[in-house]
Amino acid sequence: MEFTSDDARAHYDAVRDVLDGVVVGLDFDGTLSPVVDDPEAARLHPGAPGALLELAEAVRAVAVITGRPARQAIAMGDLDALGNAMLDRGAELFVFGQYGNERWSATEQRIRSPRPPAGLASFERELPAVLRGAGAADAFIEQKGLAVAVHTRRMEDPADAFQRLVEPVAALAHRHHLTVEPGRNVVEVRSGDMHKGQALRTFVAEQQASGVIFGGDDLGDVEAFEAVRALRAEGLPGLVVCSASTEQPQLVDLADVVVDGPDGVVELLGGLLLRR
Ligand SMILES: O=P(O)(O)OC[C@H]1O[C@H](O[C@H]2O[C@H](CO)[C@@H](O)[C@H](O)[C@H]2O)[C@H](O)[C@@H](O)[C@@H]1O
Repeated sequence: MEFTSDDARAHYDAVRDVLDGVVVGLDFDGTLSPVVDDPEAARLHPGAPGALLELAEAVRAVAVITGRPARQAIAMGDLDALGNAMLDRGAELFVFGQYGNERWSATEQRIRSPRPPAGLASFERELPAVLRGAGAADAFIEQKGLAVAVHTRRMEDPADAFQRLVEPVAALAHRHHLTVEPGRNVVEVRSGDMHKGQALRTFVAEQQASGVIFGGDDLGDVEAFEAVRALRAEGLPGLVVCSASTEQPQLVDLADVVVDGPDGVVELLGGLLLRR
């Protein structure tokens, strides 16, 4: 774990001082789940369930805030079992899927989800032709119900393929009034009505939190990083954790604490509980 400044150490101490009132928001892929080639093969880091269970008992509430559909994140992370284990200990788990558009809690056990954005169905119909035109016909298209992700990780040169397709895909998305979210070898297209920062702010408010921690690894997490900083400026203790990778180095500058991917995240979560 590396602090990015002297202030960062103070922010870490400040959230630990009010830990029982803190809400913890964590991204899934690249933060709680090691990045793998096949998006459908992603699973929680083996140390994550235990670390989250221990942490949940000590804080106000824990949420997984992910770009994935909530249903998928729950299945991949076995989060319903984890949520039940938390409930047994008097703690609560939330999952905010599709960048906060979907909501699930261990208590409610059901997903609340809006309708797909207008324009998404037309975008999906026109996408294959646009990918062919960009020389990226074999990009993997992940249909997420409320969004579409175009993946290049399993292509011959993922970075080059990403560069070839990002602009044409963005142009198509904008024609259908949709937002583009570039990420680690992926371009996501979705509604612009919600982002992780807004989801985190709502979570903080409804839990009446006295502090906030957020950890993420990719550009879709930047709004949540900014939300923690804004809340801190309003007087709420807050900590931004970057789950670092060589694929997305620019997030490091926005964080207070930098850790080495999901291994480092699990270690940090355990460390929060150690006696000062
Ligand atoms: O907000 P997140 O939980 O980080 O989800 C963001 C997107 O992550 C997934 O893609 C990423 O992880 C895959 C599995 O490790 C990897 O193969 C891919 O290259 C990454 O971009 C997921 O497939 C998307 O639906 C999520 O929105």
